[in-house]
Amino acid sequence: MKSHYDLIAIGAGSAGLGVAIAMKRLGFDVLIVDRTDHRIGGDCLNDGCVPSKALIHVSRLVHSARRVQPFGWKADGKTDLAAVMQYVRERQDVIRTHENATHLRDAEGLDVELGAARFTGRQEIEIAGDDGLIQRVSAKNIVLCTGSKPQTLQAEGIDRVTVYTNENIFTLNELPERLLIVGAGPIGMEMGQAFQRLGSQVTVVGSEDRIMSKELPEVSGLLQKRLTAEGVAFKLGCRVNAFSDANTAEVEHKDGSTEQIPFDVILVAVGRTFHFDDLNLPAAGIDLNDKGQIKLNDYLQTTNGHVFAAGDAAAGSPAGTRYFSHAAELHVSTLINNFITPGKVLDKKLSYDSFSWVTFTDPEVATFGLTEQDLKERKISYERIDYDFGHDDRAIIEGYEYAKLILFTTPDGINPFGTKILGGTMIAPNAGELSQELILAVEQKLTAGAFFNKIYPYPTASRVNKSVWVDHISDNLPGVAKKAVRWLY
Ligand SMILES: Cc1cc2nc3c(=O)[nH]c(=O)nc-3n(C[C@H](O)[C@H](O)[C@H](O)COP(=O)(O)OP(=O)(O)OC[C@H]3O[C@@H](n4cnc5c(N)ncnc54)[C@H](O)[C@@H]3O)c2cc1C
Ligand SMILES: NC(=O)c1ccc[n+]([C@@H]2O[C@H](COP(=O)([O-])OP(=O)(O)OC[C@H]3O[C@@H](n4cnc5c(N)ncnc54)[C@H](O)[C@@H]3O)[C@@H](O)[C@H]2O)c1
Repeated sequence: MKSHYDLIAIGAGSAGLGVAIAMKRLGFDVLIVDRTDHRIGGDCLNDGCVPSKALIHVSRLVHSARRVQPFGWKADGKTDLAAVMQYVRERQDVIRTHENATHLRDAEGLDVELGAARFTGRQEIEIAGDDGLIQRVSAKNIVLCTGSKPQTLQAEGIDRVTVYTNENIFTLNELPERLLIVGAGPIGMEMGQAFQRLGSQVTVVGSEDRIMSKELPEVSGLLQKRLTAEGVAFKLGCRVNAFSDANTAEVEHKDGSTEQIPFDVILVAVGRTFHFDDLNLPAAGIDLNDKGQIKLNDYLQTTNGHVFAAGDAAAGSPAGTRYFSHAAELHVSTLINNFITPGKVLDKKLSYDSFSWVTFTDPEVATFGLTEQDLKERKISYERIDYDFGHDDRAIIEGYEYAKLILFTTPDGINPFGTKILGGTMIAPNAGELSQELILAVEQKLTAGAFFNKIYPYPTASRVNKSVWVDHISDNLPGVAKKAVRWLY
């Protein structure tokens, strides 16, 4: 390790790996630090996206197998959770072959130090290795990529309970008969459906009146209906008040009544938080905001001009909070643009205006661009288009006529072919893949005409991205335009 670098990334998750590898490839001297070799890859690889999506994959296989019964096939049996988790670990290990210290050193040319980093000055950190050795190192710029932690549940008697979070749920080896999930956000919904499909009886307790409250109410409602049909039980507008013993939660309903819910395993997924104490941020002049997040400006810069944040650690950005691996990717591209462009004039502010996310339930929920709330807050005129998949041939063939696409668009002018998408949501099987064209349209400001004029192979599922416009344009073609066309005919 050198004593000074162009850039140090603290944390080697999605954000740290992204910024360190890109800066190294651009020719800078870069050091990346994480606590252990196994932590490289961060939450995404170790306790987030990768294990959850591998588990979801297996649960989808089990679910599909059960659905063959009407066609003369029979699938029965019980989930061997140890084998499922073995599959999950094997998939993680494949990714680990390129997300480890040796690979980063040999293939990427990065300097990698393993140990806990803490600030000792405005541009200086010390790294405490496992061997007790403490090393000091400085850099022109430091990027904090230290991620987030699961928020804890405050309830009387919680110390009697073995609490699972995303950090240890993937170590389970026996399928819980009764799984209680606290929190009806994306973790609760993805994990809830997966465990229900694998054979657990899942009950979800959510403090809000609806699940996935960051989504449109009709999308939450439809997803809840689908999950209920699969057997997931919901207690919404409720709180877990106390635990009378290690396997019983007392849930309080809105009307003040209480209910005892027995469980074998409890998964807490009530949002994210931060523990910055170890980093000694005051030594570097890095302030927190009143929510305990790192205080940032529009350029992801902390109150110390040489220190920046990316990934979950950038939750305090004025642009808003987004906890996603691809949000880290957006932060990294914003930072790199600003590191390598001369002067402040070309600096890019972080913007989530074309951002998107996908919740990998079945059906998936894909949300992109500006939300209706953003449009209202910014006083942007818009129109809403609701498209039901009821008449889409592919949806009919595969039985997902319940699916929906909701678009927020620029208001129709005299030329409906010129309408642009500002944002939207799709709830459908594979919505994450189906919505990619729409997301590109938001980002590139493509018009309705681009979809209208495209010929989609029949019966691809993505034909809905055209059908929505065919219906909308035919319904809204101005009378004068119809008259003119008829006159020309
Ligand atoms: C169950 C679950 C499922 C998810 N699914 C998805 C998904 O499908 N798609 C998606 O986009 N996002 C998903 N996410 C979110 C995604 O995992 C996170 O947004 C992303 O991993 C954040 O990356 P990061 O680099 O900011 O932080 P992390 O990946 O948490 O990395 C931070 C790293 O910093 C290290 N570190 C912290 N402090 C120090 C220190 N003092 N010294 C040295 N090292 C330190 C840690 O060891 C860690 O490795 C999911 C999250 C969860 C919990
Ligand atoms: N597919 C994906 O991209 C994906 C999947 C999983 C997680 N994530 C990311 O991880 C982050 C964390 O997920 P999450 O589901 O923990 O958080 P979340 O904040 O999105 O949802 C937590 C839910 O728990 C509720 N809640 C809070 N306290 C509660 C309490 N005491 N009792 C009952 N309910 C309570 C909240 O009202 C909220 O609805 C998300 O913000 C998301 O960005 C992404």
